[in-house]
Amino acid sequence: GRFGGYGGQYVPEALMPAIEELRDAYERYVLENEDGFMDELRAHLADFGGRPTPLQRADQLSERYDAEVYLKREDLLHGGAHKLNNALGQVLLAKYMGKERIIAETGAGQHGTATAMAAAHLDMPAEIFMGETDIARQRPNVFRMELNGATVTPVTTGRGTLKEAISETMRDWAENVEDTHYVIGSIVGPDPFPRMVRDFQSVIGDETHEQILAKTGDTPDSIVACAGGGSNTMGAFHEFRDKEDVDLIAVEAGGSSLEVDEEAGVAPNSATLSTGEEGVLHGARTKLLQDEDGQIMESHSVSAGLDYSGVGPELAYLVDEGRVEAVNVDDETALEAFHRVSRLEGVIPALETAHAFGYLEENPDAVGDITIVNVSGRGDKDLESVVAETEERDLDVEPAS
Ligand SMILES: C[C@@H](c1c[nH]c2ccccc12)[C@H](N)C(=O)O
Repeated sequence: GRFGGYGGQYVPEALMPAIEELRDAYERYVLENEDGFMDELRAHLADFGGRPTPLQRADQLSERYDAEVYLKREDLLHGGAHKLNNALGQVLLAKYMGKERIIAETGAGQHGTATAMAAAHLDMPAEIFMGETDIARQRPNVFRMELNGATVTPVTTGRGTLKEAISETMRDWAENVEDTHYVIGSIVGPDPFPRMVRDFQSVIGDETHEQILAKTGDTPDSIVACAGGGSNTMGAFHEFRDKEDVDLIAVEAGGSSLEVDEEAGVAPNSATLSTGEEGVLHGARTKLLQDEDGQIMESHSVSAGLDYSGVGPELAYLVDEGRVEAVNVDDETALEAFHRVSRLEGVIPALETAHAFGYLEENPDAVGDITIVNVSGRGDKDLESVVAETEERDLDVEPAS
């Protein structure tokens, strides 16, 4: 499970038995479809999740950019984001492994809510670890997790955000590996997590390939996806990775600036692929926002879902190989794109996804004739914060009615 020099299993010895058991189960059930595991997963994704999601032509954006712009509508998946593809896969795998308890981390709350929904659907008890800082600023998602029957456990170490939540969940897993499976929220962590989460999300790209061929008789010229941990990114890209004539563009959060404050150890962005350095975090060697002493820096983004100091090791590898182009747009570009797509297309994108649309607006010539944007989630969760941010800033948006 290495991606060039990235990836690996940098974990305490105590975690190795759990990791070996998971790798074995992943290879048997996911890669070899033992006991019809993948057939059952596809049935749940269809009947409970609502797959396949549409590939919709964006008529107004196509006119605006003089291209054929298509939207892969993961915002229409049950729960409002691509997250369920991975959560359903991992909870079902836990059942096949004979586990009785599900744990997961969350920061913005999207992965936590997807895991709580999947666990309720598959009748498994779930405990979600969430930083106390995030619990305070993501109340609606805390209610959703509890409504789906999950226990939300506050994490009070460090800054009380995603990074600490992941570490705390890994600690619980090491102590309860007999009956517990850890459903990780992105293509991060020790092998096999990055490969497994990528494979669960790759249904996005598989469907997209079939749909674009049916609609245009062609493969796309460019695929654009936002990148936080990178799960929706790799999910959209994986099917096309060996088709060299398809450009793969990962859009990170440029936050308020790419300049870091070494003293405070704060990066006012989450542009890890563009500005990070190699390091080990959460069990994998990858790229990280770190200061000159190698201390991991706090990240920032107007969108909570992209706010992470690390990134998936496979994405770091593909960027170093030149197969994926890493770009970024700042908070204001994303906020303006949020308004523009809502008004022009009648689709309110997640603020994370708005970064991908922001890139398109700033670089209409950088994308090919057939361009696909992975709409990783819907923006209902962001309405409050976008209204507040829009009032505070001098944004270039059409006045609301
Ligand atoms: C994107 C997702 C997430 C959940 N777990 C992650 C681990 C690494 C990177 C991102 C994530 C989101 N931040 C969340 O809190 O649900």
